[in-house]
Parts: sequence; C-alpha cells; structure tokens
Amino acid sequence: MVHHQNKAIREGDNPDLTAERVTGTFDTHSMAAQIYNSEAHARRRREITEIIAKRPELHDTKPFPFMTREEKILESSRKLTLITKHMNEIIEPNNSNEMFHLNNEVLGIEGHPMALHGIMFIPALTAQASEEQQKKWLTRAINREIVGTYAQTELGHGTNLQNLETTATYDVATQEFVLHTPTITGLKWWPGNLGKSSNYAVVVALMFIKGKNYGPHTFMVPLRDEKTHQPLKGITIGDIGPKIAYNVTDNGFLGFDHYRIPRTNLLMRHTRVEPDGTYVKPPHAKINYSAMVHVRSHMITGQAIMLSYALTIATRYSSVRRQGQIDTTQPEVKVLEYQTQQHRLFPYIARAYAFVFAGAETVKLYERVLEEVATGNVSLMADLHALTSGLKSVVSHYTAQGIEQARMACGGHGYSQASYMSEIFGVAVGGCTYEGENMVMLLQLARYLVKSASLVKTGQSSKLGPLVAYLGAKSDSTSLIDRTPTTGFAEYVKTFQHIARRQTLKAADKFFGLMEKGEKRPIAWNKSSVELNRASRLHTRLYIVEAFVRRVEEVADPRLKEVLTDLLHLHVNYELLDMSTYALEDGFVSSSQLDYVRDQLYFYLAKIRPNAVSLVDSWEFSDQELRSVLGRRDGHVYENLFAWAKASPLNKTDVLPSVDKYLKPLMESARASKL
Ligand SMILES: CCCCCCCCCC/C=C\C/C=C/C(=O)SCCNC(=O)CCNC(=O)[C@H](O)C(C)(C)COP(=O)(O)OP(=O)(O)OC[C@H]1O[C@@H](n2cnc3c(N)ncnc32)[C@H](O)[C@@H]1OP(=O)(O)O
Ligand SMILES: Cc1cc2nc3c(=O)[nH]c(=O)nc-3n(C[C@H](O)[C@H](O)[C@H](O)COP(=O)(O)OP(=O)(O)OC[C@H]3O[C@@H](n4cnc5c(N)ncnc54)[C@H](O)[C@@H]3O)c2cc1C
Repeated sequence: MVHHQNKAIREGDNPDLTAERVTGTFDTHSMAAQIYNSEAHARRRREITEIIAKRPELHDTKPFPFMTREEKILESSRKLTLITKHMNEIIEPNNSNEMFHLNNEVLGIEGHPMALHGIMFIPALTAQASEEQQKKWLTRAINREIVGTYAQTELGHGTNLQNLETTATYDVATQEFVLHTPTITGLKWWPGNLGKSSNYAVVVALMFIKGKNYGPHTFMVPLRDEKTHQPLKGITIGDIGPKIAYNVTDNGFLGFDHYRIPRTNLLMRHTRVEPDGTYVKPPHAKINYSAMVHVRSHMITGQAIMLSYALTIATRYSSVRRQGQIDTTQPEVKVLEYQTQQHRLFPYIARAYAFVFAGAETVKLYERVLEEVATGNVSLMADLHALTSGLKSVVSHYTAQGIEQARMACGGHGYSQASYMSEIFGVAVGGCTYEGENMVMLLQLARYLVKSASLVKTGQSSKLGPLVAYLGAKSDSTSLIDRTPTTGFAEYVKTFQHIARRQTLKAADKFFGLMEKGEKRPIAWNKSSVELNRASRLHTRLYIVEAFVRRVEEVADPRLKEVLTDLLHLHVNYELLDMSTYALEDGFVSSSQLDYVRDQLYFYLAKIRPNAVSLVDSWEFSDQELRSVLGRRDGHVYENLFAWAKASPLNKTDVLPSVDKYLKPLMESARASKL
C-alpha cells in the first residue's frame, strides 16, 4: 500500500479528489498538530472521531435541515444525555479541548441545551465565586446536577451595561437582594439556554445599597424548581423564538417580580457586601466582566473552525465540480482551476490558518491573566480586553465574509441546505453581535490605542506595552517591499506597522483636535469613531500577521514550513492589497510596488493550488462534523445530493395534501371555466 502525505485518501473515493490529495506535499497529520497546537491533541481528536464513528447512537438520526426545531432540541438532548453518561469512555475528564471536539462532532454547531453552561456559567462561577460559593455551586455545575446560563442582555440594553434596568436592591433587614424587572425593556432577552433548559443563571443586575447605585454586579440566581423544573414564584421565563440560525439553543427571556435571593448569592470572589450593607470594592472595576472575556478569547478559534468548515466544503467540492473549459481543446475543468475561484477561496484558507494561530496565542494570554487575577494581579486585564475586543471583531467579520464567499463558490448547490453553508454562516455571523457588537468592541480597543498614541505624542513611548510598542517606533520613509534584493516578511510587517501607526496617530489627532476646538470628549469621540475603528482594525490585522509570522518561524518540519510560508506570502500580499488605500495615501507604498504585490499574490495562488485540498483536509473534520453533502470526504457528491433530496420530507408522498386541498381544485376550476 502506498503511504500518501495526505491521510484522507481512501480507496473508492472520487478520483478527482484523490488526484488532489496525491499532489499534497506535506503530511496532513503533522499539519493538524500545528492547527490544534499539539501532536497529542490532534491525535486525540482523531481517536475521539473514531470512537464516535463506531457508536451509531451518537449519530444524527436524520439530516438537521429535515428536522423541526422541536425535533432538533429533542435529538440534541438525547445525544447530550448519552455523552454525559459515557463522557469518560470518550474523552479525558475535564479536558475542555476534547469536550469542544466531542460537542462539535456529536451535537454540532447549532447549539445544545447546555451550551452556555460550559461556555459562560461555569467560567463565571470559576472566576467570580468565592471558594465557599464554589463549594456550594461549582461542583454541582460541573457534575451537571444543575444547568446554568449567563443572563446579562435585556430587551432594551445589551451594549450599555451601565443602563441595564434589572435591579438587585439590598435589604439590610433580611440580608437579601431583591431582584426586580421594572419595565418590559428590562426583561433579560437573548441569554442562551435561558428559555427552557437552565434552572440557574448568573444574572447581571445593577446593585443598589441604601439608595446608591454600585453598577452591574453578578448574582447566582435559582430560576426553576430543581425537581419539577417549573419556574419559581416571581420568575417569568421563556424562549425568544426562532433565530437566523443556532436554533437548538433556547435563547430566552426572564423577568423578576421582587424576587429575593440571599446576600451570599452575590458572587463574592472579588467584591463583597457585608451584612450591614458595607460594600467592598474589587481590585479592578471590570473584574466581573470575566465571563465575556472568556468567550471572546475562545471564540477566535471557534470562528476559525467555522470558516474552515465552509472552506473545506467549497474546496473539496471545487475539485469534483467540472464546468467549462480553459483550453477549448481540452475537457471541462474542475472549477478550482479558475483563478477567480482560487482568489475567492485561497486567501480565506490563509486567513483561517492565521486566525487559528492568533486564537492559540489569545487563549494562552487569557489563561495567564486568569491565573494572575486569581492572585490579585490585574495588571494585564486592560491588554487582554483590548486584544480580545479587536480580535473578536475582526475575526468574526472576515469569518462571515469568507463563509459567504465559500457558499457562492459552490454555485447553486451552495444555496441548498445540503451544503450546510447557510447554517454555518448563520451561526458564525452571530459572533459579530454576541460578546459585544463588533463596532462597539473596536471602539473599546480604540480607547487603548488613543491612550497609547498620547504616550507617543508626549514623548513617553518607553511606557508602551509590547502589543503597541510599534506605535513609538520611527518609520522608514518608504516601504522596502520590492526595494531589496529579496523581499522578506519583515518588510511586510514594517509596512503594516506603518499603516496601523499612521492611522492610529491620525485618528487620535482628529479626536484631540476636536477637543482642542472645544468639543466635549464624548462628542469628539463620536465624531472620530469611524477613523478610530479603522485604526483598531489595522492594529488587529497587524497582530494577526505577526502571530502568523511567529508561528511559521517556530515550525521545524521543512515540508510544513514551506507550505505555511506559501500561505503566509499569500496572506500578507492579499492583506496589503486589501488595505492599499492606507498604504498609498502618504506614498509609503507606490503603485509599482503594488504591482509587485499583485504579481506575488497570483504567484502564490498558483503555488498553493496543488496543496489546496490537503490544506483543508488538515483540519481533519469528519463527515459527521461537517454535516455537508458537498463537503463529503469521499467526494461522491452527485449521488448523495440525489439521495438527500429524495429523503426530503416533501418527497414522502407523491401528492402533497396542499395539492389535494388547493392546487387540484384551483386547476380544475380553471379548466372548467375554459369549457
Ligand atoms: C473551546 C471553546 C470554544 C468556544 C467557542 C465559542 C462559541 C461561543 C458560542 C456562544 C454563543 C453565544 C454566547 C454569547 C454570550 C453573550 O453575548 S453575553 C453578553 C455579552 N455582552 C457584551 O459583550 C456587552 C458589551 N458591552 C460591554 O462589554 C461593556 O458595556 C463595555 C465594555 C462596552 C463598556 O462597559 P462599561 O462598564 O460601561 O465601561 P466604562 O465604564 O465606559 O469603562 C470603560 C473602561 O473599562 C475598561 N474595560 C471594559 N471591559 C473591560 C474588561 N473586560 N477588562 C478590562 N477592562 C475593561 C475599558 O477598557 C475602559 O477602560 P479605560 O481605561 O477607561 O479606557
Ligand atoms: C446568538 C446570540 C447569542 C447571545 N447570547 C447571549 C447570552 O448568552 N447572554 C447574554 O446576556 N446575551 C446574549 N446575547 C446578546 C448579545 O450579547 C447582545 O445582543 C450584544 O452584546 C449586542 O448588544 P445589543 O443587542 O444591545 O446591540 P445594540 O447596542 O442595540 O446595537 C445596535 C447598533 O448600535 C450600535 N451601537 C450601540 N452602542 C454603541 C456605541 N456606544 N457606539 C457606537 N455604536 C453603538 C452597534 O454598533 C449596532 O450597530 C446574544 C446575542 C446573540 C445574537
């Protein structure tokens, strides 16, 4: 048997796809180890996939698009119960990476009844509950004796937390907090799994003690009777209805009617309220925003994975789809041969790799900050907040764009739910909104950038943190791209630094200039905000390029290094063209240099072409995880599209009741009136 570098090759596959795999120049298992950050985890992912493949009870009973929302929730609950029961046979206990993979394989991306339990409820208790509170609730939560969510957003307010309407008023006499929803707009609205699944929530409410508003605080709140699951007295609760996607998750509403909880249900790791109402301040005002920072830090990887789902589907399909000729004397070509198709897909393949590498760095920083904060050191919180705010915005934006490009690259079949593209898009695009609307989060990063710009302008560049140190550096007068014998990545990084620095300083100048002219700070901020957000995007895109460069430098295997270097070339050239307005504005890059960049881009599209399928195969998504007829590993698309269509509920009978009831009589009366 021949051992190929691409480990997805199997006998009997569509030969067009096998031909693509044979041309791969690197070992896809080794690339998976880069993507998933360790050989051990990449191997464990494969093992988990194999275990699941052998357990039919963990497979979908029918394609998701053919199920109603209720059926999907039932099916998801069935599988969730099974994986909870058999967890230790499938994954290592408490390994969140393995858990994430298990969920994606078995439950899929549309959510499940305990999605928020793992992503926000447990992280909130871990970071914000005192040891005593953790003893009481955390172990029960980890054991799934109770199910919880994170209830912060309201019907009227999601972004502006200071103006939430839910109040938690301390009653010194009974040592209780009274939770209350004063208006319709004060109803909690959106929290995942709040509607029907959770019996507890970490609730964010404005805390009032003796008439004073202490701002948003987090409380552990029982919502439903632990035995009957009926809502407790004083609680109004339900599902908010179907959404664009993510419909297995019961995003919910919640109202309180003077609902009492003990004082000790305020999460008290960093903040305290004494029995007499004395308030003990936390070491950092935003320390209780940690569950949001948790998701923002992890969602970079989550988004990269969803982008890669779409790219895997589109790239495989483009290798089996033949349409039209390039050379009219030759047979029809695979659509992947078209330069336009490559230009649509390959830069996003590069972005997906860039995002997953940036995501790995972010999680590392998050874990470090989590440990430091637990010991009272809050010094890196602002850096982490700035970084994750920018990354969640930029990455979710390009992920949604990339998925839509991948869908269009599949032509008509991309529009069928058999492709699963619409669900992948719908779930991913939610990331542009949840955990802070993207514009809002870019403005959070902009605050950090403006402060950094101030340091530069006042000659205090030495105080800049490592993520913004480049703001204090001097630029070359022009970019060195194509001006040195060999243009390396360093020239590109310097060019991106120049662009981000110039935009940051320009936006900050605009902001400070408006204030000097007498505008109040918030007005000046609003009038500068488009320019400020441009700076945030450029800064974040620079960070992503740097993270990609750092990773490629670390890779030892020469075959992997070569293909990752090709991807990085594609990435930096594509990015530079995409932001060329900024580069041309001050003549830092000339139009002849951009011609070079364009030529490089086309060169690397062609160079990557033989590795395209291997690059997407390296993510090692099983068919069960992808849930896409177009993206099947074996490439047998057409016969399976036909089988899928035949299984559609509409094809259960030859004549639909609607035809019997309406169309037949309509046609009959039309015919009769002609007589
Ligand atoms: C392996 C796991 C894979 C996981 C895959 C993930 C898949 C996830 C799927 C789950 C699906 C959905 C879950 C969704 C959940 C939610 O959406 S929960 C609700 C989220 N809501 C938001 O994000 C609201 C956005 N708004 C805010 O965050 C705040 O309102 C905002 C930060 C905009 C402002 O807050 P204020 O308190 O009003 O701020 P202000 O007083 O103006 O002060 C600003 C000041 O504070 C600093 N700051 C803000 N936040 C932080 C922080 N977290 N850490 C450190 N510092 C912070 C900010 O920098 C400012 O500082 P400055 O010095 O004054 O400039
Ligand atoms: C799929 C999904 C899951 C969710 N899960 C949860 C959950 O589990 N728990 C939870 O508590 N919440 C959850 N949410 C809610 C989510 O966090 C909020 O919807 C989000 O933070 C945006 O807030 P908003 O809806 O108030 O948007 P708005 O703030 O109303 O945004 C509307 C527009 O106003 C702009 N805008 C608002 N403020 C400013 C500003 N200061 N400067 C400039 N522009 C501004 C925005 O950019 C946007 O264009 C979820 C939402 C979705 C879509």
